[in-house]
Amino acid sequence: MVVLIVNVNQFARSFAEHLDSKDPLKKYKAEFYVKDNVYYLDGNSLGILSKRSEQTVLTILNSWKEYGIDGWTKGEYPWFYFSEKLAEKSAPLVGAKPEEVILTGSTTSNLHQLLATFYKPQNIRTKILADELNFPSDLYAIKSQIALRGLKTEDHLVLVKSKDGHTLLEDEIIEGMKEDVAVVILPSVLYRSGQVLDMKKLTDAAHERGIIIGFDLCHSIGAIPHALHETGVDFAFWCNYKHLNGGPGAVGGLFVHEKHLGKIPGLLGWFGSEKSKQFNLETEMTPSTTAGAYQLGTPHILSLAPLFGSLELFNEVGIDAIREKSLKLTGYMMNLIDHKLRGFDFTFGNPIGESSRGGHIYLVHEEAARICKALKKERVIPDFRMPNGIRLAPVALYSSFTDVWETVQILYSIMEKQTYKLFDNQRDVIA
Ligand SMILES: Cc1ncc(COP(=O)(O)O)c(C=O)c1O
Ligand SMILES: Nc1c(O)cccc1C(=O)C[C@H](N)C(=O)O
Repeated sequence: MVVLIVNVNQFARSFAEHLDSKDPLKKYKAEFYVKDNVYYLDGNSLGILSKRSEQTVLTILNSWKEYGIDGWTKGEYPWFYFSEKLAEKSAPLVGAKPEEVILTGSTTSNLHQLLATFYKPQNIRTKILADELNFPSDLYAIKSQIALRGLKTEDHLVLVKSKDGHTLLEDEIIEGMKEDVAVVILPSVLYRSGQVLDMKKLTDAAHERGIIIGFDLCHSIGAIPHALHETGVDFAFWCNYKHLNGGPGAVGGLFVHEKHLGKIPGLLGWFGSEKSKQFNLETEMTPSTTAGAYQLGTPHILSLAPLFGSLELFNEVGIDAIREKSLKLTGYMMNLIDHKLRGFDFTFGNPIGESSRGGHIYLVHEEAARICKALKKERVIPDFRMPNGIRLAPVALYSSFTDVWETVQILYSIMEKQTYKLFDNQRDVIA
């Protein structure tokens, strides 16, 4: 018997190239406007433009040029049905029935709408349970919804604390689900550390205690699979400009579980009407019986347009294949960092295990702000998050294993030559 001993150096560039050669998704990189020798690792904040999205924007602009007001009902994508059509295309990504989803508003305005509907403080159940690590806009929205009920935010918003400043313990969240809690709002994936929370465990625990639960999917949609319907989550809301590449200010989305459909939303507007009745323009509204009821005014057509191209791409590839590659990319990146950057005082703020690791990694370093600036100078696009975090998101559809390898070499060179010291250790305007 001949034994072949293959000497594979998993830290060599050739190994990255080998991984790329076996990558079933590698052809999709050509669908995006990825610049040569730029390593774009910020798709968890703002995804990049795909050629399909560009095309659907042009087609929809053309329908305006061609049809004027008749574009509402004519052309390849009649505007009147945009939000519902895109909801159908989003449903597989969140594990929902099409009628449980609608594309509308923004993350923050959708949270307002959902709390206006589901937060009904009564008797002793008057509090909202959230966590101190959630994106601040959610906390601002929650506080204003509490204040709108004439209640004090100091007494009615309960924030679960983090022990390590990066992650949450599900059991501690569950401990916070007391009999005075009316609604729980949590992220599915934390925006800084990328920790994935166990939605099923949290939803079951909330429901056993008679509490409504909703999730912010901003950092999970397009990165990890969801099963919102089956899990029984009451509602969810998200943006479409991160992993889903819908463009800056893309219209957001929301989910309302089938068991709540037919309920009258807290905020009403004519686009929430039953579609066949909307243009009767009656003083008494007939709300849609789907999640479409949660819409308010005229949809932002041009900020929905890129999503036709983008969601087509996601549905073609399938979220399971995307998650599989994303985990390989982040796992590979952590391996390389662990090997190459030992001794440079980096720690991982993201969970290491696959089941609780989202679509990005989070490197913690005291000099994080200026390391990010030095990376950008060298054509690596990360983002900095206060106080000391570097988020790096190699994205399944447009990052390669070689991109990850190059990024780690560049990071090593910045640390070794201390070129980060040429910059201030302060954030720029945005990151
Ligand atoms: C988890 C999370 N929630 C909410 C927001 C705010 O969303 P928007 O500006 O789309 O309302 C963001 C990012 O901006 C986010 O990351
Ligand atoms: N929505 C953003 C924007 O309008 C400008 C800059 C960044 C954003 C973001 O989405 C930030 C993002 N929520 C984060 O996870 O930090």
